[in-house]
Amino acid sequence: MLTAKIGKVGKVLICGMKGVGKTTLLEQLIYGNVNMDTELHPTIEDIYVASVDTGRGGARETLRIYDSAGLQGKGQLPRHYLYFPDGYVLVYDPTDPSSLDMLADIKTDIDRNKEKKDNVAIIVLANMRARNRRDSPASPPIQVTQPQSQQQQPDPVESVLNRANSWCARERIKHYTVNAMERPSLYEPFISLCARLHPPPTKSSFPQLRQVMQKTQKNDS
Ligand SMILES: Nc1nc2c(ncn2[C@@H]2O[C@H](COP(=O)(O)OP(=O)(O)OP(=O)(O)O)[C@@H](O)[C@H]2O)c(=O)[nH]1
Repeated sequence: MLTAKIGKVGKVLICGMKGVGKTTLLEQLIYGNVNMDTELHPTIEDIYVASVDTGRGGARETLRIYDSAGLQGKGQLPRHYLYFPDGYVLVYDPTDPSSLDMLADIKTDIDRNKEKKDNVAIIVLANMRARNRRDSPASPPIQVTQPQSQQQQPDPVESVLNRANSWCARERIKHYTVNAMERPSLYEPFISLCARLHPPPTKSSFPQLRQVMQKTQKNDS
């Protein structure tokens, strides 16, 4: 008799403003085939399945990742996205502060519907978009020396990242800076999200209960 056990599949939705790089991140994470010249089209909806090694004794866990259409205007997710996911990956582009503001709206929406599904895991990714080589020549042809008052202006990307850090700390969600062009930068957020969605089975401290559980497992197999 075939007794293969199918483990729980973690369902994750990746969402955020239109064009922040959601599909690029997923294509890079799963296939590793994205470069500066890759052309991607706006998403309607796609599903990716990832088999993740969370480093717990070699067993692999499965994530089903739903890539959603980027949002515009008010950050309101289509209603069905509030019910099925076990986890959310919220993505923004630190060069566009409004893409971070939108995540706050999305998070509020998720929280409002939490009673329908408890224990939802959320992470936030800042996609540090490496600029296209065509956009940024190695050394600009004309060097402009800025007046001192301008030099002291805080870096706008840095201040968006700081704002994101404070918001994530308040909301108790993990904030990662990643770069869609650097695959290794994507591993940690997805591995830790996967580990949260697949917690190790808890060992009972009651020996009798443990024996009953072991017996049941034997009978199942
Ligand atoms: N240079 C550069 N381009 C990027 C990066 N990430 C995304 N892009 C480009 O930005 C555009 C939009 O990227 P997508 O991954 O399609 O963005 P998305 O958030 O999935 O877009 P929607 O599906 O429309 O919401 C594409 O042309 C990508 O090639 C990056 O890190 N660097």
